[in-house]
Amino acid sequence: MTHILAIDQGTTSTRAILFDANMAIIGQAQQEFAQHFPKSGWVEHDADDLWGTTVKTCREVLQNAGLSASDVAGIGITNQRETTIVWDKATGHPVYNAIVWQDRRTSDMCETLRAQGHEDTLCQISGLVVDPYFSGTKVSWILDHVQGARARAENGELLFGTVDSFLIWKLTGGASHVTDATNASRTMLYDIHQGAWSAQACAILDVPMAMLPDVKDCAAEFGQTTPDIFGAAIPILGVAGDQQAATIGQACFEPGMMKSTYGTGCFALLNTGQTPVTSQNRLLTTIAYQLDGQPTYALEGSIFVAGAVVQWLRDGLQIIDNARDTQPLAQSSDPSQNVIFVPAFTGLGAPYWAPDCRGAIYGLSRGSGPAEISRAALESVGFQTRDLIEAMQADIGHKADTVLRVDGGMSASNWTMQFLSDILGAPIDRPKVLESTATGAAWLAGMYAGLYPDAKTFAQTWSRDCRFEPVMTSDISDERYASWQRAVRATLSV
Ligand SMILES: Nc1ncnc2c1ncn2[C@@H]1O[C@H](COP(=O)(O)OP(=O)(O)O)[C@@H](O)[C@H]1O
Ligand SMILES: O=P(O)(O)OC[C@H](O)CO
Repeated sequence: MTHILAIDQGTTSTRAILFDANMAIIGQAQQEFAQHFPKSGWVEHDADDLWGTTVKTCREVLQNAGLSASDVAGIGITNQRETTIVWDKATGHPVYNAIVWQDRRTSDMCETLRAQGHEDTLCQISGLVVDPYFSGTKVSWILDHVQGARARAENGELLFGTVDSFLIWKLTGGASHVTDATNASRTMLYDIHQGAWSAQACAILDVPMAMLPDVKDCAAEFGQTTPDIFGAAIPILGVAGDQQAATIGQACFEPGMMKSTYGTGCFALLNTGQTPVTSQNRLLTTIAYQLDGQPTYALEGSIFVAGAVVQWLRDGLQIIDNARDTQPLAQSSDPSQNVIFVPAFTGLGAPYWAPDCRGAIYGLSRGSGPAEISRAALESVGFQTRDLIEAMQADIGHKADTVLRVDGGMSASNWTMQFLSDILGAPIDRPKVLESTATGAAWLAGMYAGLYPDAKTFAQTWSRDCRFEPVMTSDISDERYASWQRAVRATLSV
């Protein structure tokens, strides 16, 4: 048993990644699934698609590597966070589609919670701001809109889980209803200080506690897969939400270390050690990881649209065929045009938390075309990251003393990473292994299985592919950033 299987159940695809005893990736399989947008601002997944693609990719990666379940010492699961599933305890059938983290349908409910004065209490308990992003209001919405669901949930007939929890339930044939502390910390129902579900938050959000999974450390025994799925039982030994798994995979184990992942959205996490830091600048306090019962906390800035803006250029505007095309277009753009793109397709996340605002492009002239719009789209990712880093620095009272580590699909774009460094006025490190999320999940499982080293030794294996250093003068970068801030203010006022 010399391998670890990581499952990365993301927003747009499910991947299974196989690691050998040296933590090298020896195979991967990936499958996309349908996105459902039933109404403006609503985003759903068919939970059975998440399960089906998980089984298919795991089987495929094992088969292609010529391995069987008995070669696998453990499974590590990492997942899109906050996405909410409610299912029938007796049958395992979801009672409604998975409501995805990007979904804004509970915006009015959040407004009511704020008007009722619950914001401070919920923030003190959960470390989160009141926003439709998190699971709590989504669970409540399902219970209110699926006939009979609330009564059945109160009777203990329905279960709630984030995607990790649902997959573990299915993988273990209904034997384990569990999650880990990082996923729990994204629900708005979990007390991140006490390390337990909060009766007060559940009462405010009207979520019956009987539905909630048991919460475990990130490296623990989450259950065994039933033998029929992969041919033999495999223990599930590691679980973390995908941004936390990337923090682990980037070996940000020391306070002050920071990573930013550029996938569909962008999520920057700053390790703040064993003391939670309450943000004064509308960032989130969250659990970065929990090992041996000890939580390590992080400040998090969450941006809803990063790579998704590139997808929109491809699928919506149709001005590119491939995400990679954005770089040559940006390079060929007219540098004298100050086109600013605020990609608030699903509102704005940190530090604005404006679920109902929508996107805008400013500064267009007759000479503006695909090149200028592509450049503005890539630059929006840099500007949004600067919003987060400025808020983090204000919260901790000084500049972070380590170099920002980047990963995720969009970090492959050298142009974007150079602009990021320019606009932050700080160096950026991109690691050799860009699969930080899967690596984090694999390390948790492999470390628990005794196959992989402890955190300190693992951290020494992190290695840099490239460092981006700022070349733009601070005058220009501050001027560009000021344009961005004006554009955001204008967008928020529409
Ligand atoms: N070379 C590139 N330039 C710009 N954006 C890119 C590039 N490659 C990938 N992307 C963007 O990165 C995202 C995919 O990253 P990934 O980490 O796989 O996302 P997720 O886990 O959210 O599905 C897509 O939104 C895509 O548009
Ligand atoms: O699936 P990703 O990589 O887009 O990540 C989504 C985040 O977990 C949402 O909080």
